[in-house]
Amino acid sequence: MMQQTIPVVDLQLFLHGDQSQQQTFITTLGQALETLGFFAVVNHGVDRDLIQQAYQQAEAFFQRSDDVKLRYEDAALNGQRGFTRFGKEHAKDHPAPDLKEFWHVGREHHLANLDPIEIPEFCPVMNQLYQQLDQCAVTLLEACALYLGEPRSFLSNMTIAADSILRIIHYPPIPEDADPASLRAAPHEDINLITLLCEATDSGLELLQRDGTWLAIPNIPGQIIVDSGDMLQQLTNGLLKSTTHRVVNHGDRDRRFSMPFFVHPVAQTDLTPLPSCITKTGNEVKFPKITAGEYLQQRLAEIGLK
Ligand SMILES: O=C(O)CCC(=O)C(=O)O
Ligand SMILES: [Fe+2]
Repeated sequence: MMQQTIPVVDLQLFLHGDQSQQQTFITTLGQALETLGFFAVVNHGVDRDLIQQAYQQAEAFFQRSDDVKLRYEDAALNGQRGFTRFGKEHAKDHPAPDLKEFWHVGREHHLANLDPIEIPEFCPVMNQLYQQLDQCAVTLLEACALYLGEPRSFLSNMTIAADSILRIIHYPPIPEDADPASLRAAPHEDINLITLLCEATDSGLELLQRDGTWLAIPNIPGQIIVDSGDMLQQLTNGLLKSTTHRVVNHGDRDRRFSMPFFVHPVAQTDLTPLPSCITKTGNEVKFPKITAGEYLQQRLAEIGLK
């Protein structure tokens, strides 16, 4: 079996291991986010059959005609729910659009989700996956808070009832006439606290190392890939890194599906760098005072989703 290139942690050891196994989990996770901004998690508690069912639903939807798909693209929703067409989103400071189309599922009580009536099982499957990923994220954020020396629920509490987003992405076979500057996903950092990437249907994900070279993250069944985003970097004064990553075209003609779950804090969350993290990062405040809501609005405008 292919070897993972980033640290791997076992969530069951955090939940049910002895004290030293729990501590090892916390330290491995924290150090991975400090150095790489990425780790992989096994025994994550998200039903693997459900992940596969979600990919089947995704395939059923994305193979419909543009005519059908565009019924679920509502400009008034700013891309926060439903469909976003191929070639709309581009990475910050990268003018060529990404070679992908996607669908967003959010928390229902914030803003109603769209329901593609042509695919009756789509919503029930995606809603169930959303809940399981949300639960997994709570546990990972608990470990992260303990690593930072904060109360266990310090970070996870920020995400309760927040509008975390499940993004179901379809990267079609690379079109012959694609802009040569376009990648499946151009180099970018995630905006939110952490992202959970369900095992994708193909490889292609890479992270940018500090020496300027790209590290491929293999796609290994049973693993969820987790990365820290800009909001966690801002809150920890840069202690935990938001690492640049991309999805390369691979030169093949295959389609690829992936499902990142972007974990967000509620809008009023204060993301001013934590004093304990300022101390650990050389006593210099590197990020401004800002709330999560203000931060998100600035960033969505930069990637063409607002
Ligand atoms: O498709 C992937 O594996 C990663 C996608 C990603 O990084 C993103 O949508 O932010
Ligand atoms: Fe990303």
